[in-house]
Amino acid sequence: MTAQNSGQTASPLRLGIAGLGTVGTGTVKIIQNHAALLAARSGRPVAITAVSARDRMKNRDVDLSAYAWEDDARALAVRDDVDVFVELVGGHEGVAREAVTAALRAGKDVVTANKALLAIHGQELAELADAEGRVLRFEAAVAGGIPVIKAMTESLAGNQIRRVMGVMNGTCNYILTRMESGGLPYEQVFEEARQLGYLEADPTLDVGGIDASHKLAILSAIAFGTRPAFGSVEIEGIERISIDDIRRAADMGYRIKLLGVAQMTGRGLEQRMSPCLVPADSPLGQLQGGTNMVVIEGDSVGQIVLRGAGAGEGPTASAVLSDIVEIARGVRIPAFGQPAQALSVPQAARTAVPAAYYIRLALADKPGALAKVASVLGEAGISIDRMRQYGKHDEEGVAPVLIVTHKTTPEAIDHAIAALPETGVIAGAPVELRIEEV
Ligand SMILES: NC(=O)C1=CN([C@@H]2O[C@H](COP(=O)(O)OP(=O)(O)OC[C@H]3O[C@@H](n4cnc5c(N)ncnc54)[C@H](O)[C@@H]3O)[C@@H](O)[C@H]2O)C=CC1
Ligand SMILES: N[C@@H](CC=O)C(=O)O
Ligand code: NA
Repeated sequence: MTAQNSGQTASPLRLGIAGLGTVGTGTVKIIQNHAALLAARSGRPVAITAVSARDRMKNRDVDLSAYAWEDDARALAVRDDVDVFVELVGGHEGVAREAVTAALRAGKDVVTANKALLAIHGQELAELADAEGRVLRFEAAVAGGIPVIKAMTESLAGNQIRRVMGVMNGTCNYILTRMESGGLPYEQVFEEARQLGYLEADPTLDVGGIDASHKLAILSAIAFGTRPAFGSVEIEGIERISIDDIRRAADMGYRIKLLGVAQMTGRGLEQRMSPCLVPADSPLGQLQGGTNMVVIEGDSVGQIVLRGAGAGEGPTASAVLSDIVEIARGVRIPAFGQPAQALSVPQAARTAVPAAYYIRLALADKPGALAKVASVLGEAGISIDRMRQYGKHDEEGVAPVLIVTHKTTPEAIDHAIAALPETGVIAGAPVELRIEEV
């Protein structure tokens, strides 16, 4: 083995790590535990020189005594003894944005796990990185430990991508699957997700579909050559999904997933994030716990399915290290796979791609009630594929009815859902969910 590839005598790659929470602590642990392995694979030692977090005195179950401490991440980002600034603080404004910007301007390469920052300010940061000749890497930002950024920017670079789809939020998948399999209440499974380190600092980003949409916007930029634009994703979270829906969907052979889809259409790139039904026996339907799955369809390669841990300390830190080792090796790829100025593919405002839909409603026990529902759907141009009426009526005399439609447009469904309460034969608001073809 030569001195270069043994990694022992070459100059070290010096890291400044800001943020010592779930991901930051995990990153420090890997660097400490795998020093020889990382040096051998990088061709040079990988060394932390300084760290920063909010509370210096906090017990983090990791020895930080060998590293300089900075109270301000922005000061850490521009230190002379830092080659790579590793941002693991989070948030799309304030310290994270300012420190990353300062680091790039100061000639540092940047590694981050911050999908919010990239989805909202990715274009500006990628342009800055290009202008400064620095790299901005973010494998951890999408689907945690799954090497999806690398797959998309490098391994699939020869493909025209047709569709990218997947479950990209560990918290939501954990909640949806544990509620069903464990028969557990929302509050309990939410707390379990917290213990596992899955939650964002603001968990409404998770359950509101926002975190997953940040990830979809990032993937779209790489896959389709569009600018990362979180504002262009049509978003709905899992807040309105009840255990009732999870069970009823299962009765019809489906599972509910918070599913992101990005695909090219004649109107431009459509990006949607919403709770959808997928066949229970499909790979997406089988996905349990905090696991993520990304399905990529390319013109030459066909369909690729990537599956793995999407959140938590070890898997996310593993992805951070993949970026660090690539930088140490001298790999220099534009943030979104091509120069940021070249990202230009137009985005559509709202999805128009037809799909089958699942509708659940509470139907009054009255003669002709079902006929009135069928007539509303018929008037909207929606044809019914399957239907199930539950015989047991509650004390208000209503019983659940489940309908699976043939393919129709989102506009037709909106129209029918708005018209159904006017029939006077249903109680409450009907629930509608898209059935995505997987
Ligand atoms: N937890 C996970 O499974 C994953 C998290 N991420 C992303 O990684 C980043 C970090 O996430 P976590 O480690 O889970 O968060 P965390 O809340 O556990 O840790 C955040 C760290 O940043 C520090 N911090 C907060 N404000 C600061 C400031 N003004 N200056 C310096 N340090 C500050 C905190 O003291 C803490 O050490 C976020 O962008 C998150 O979205 C990405 C993938 C998975
Ligand atoms: N909160 C996120 C963490 C990883 O990105 C999730 O639950 O997936
Ligand atoms: Na990843």
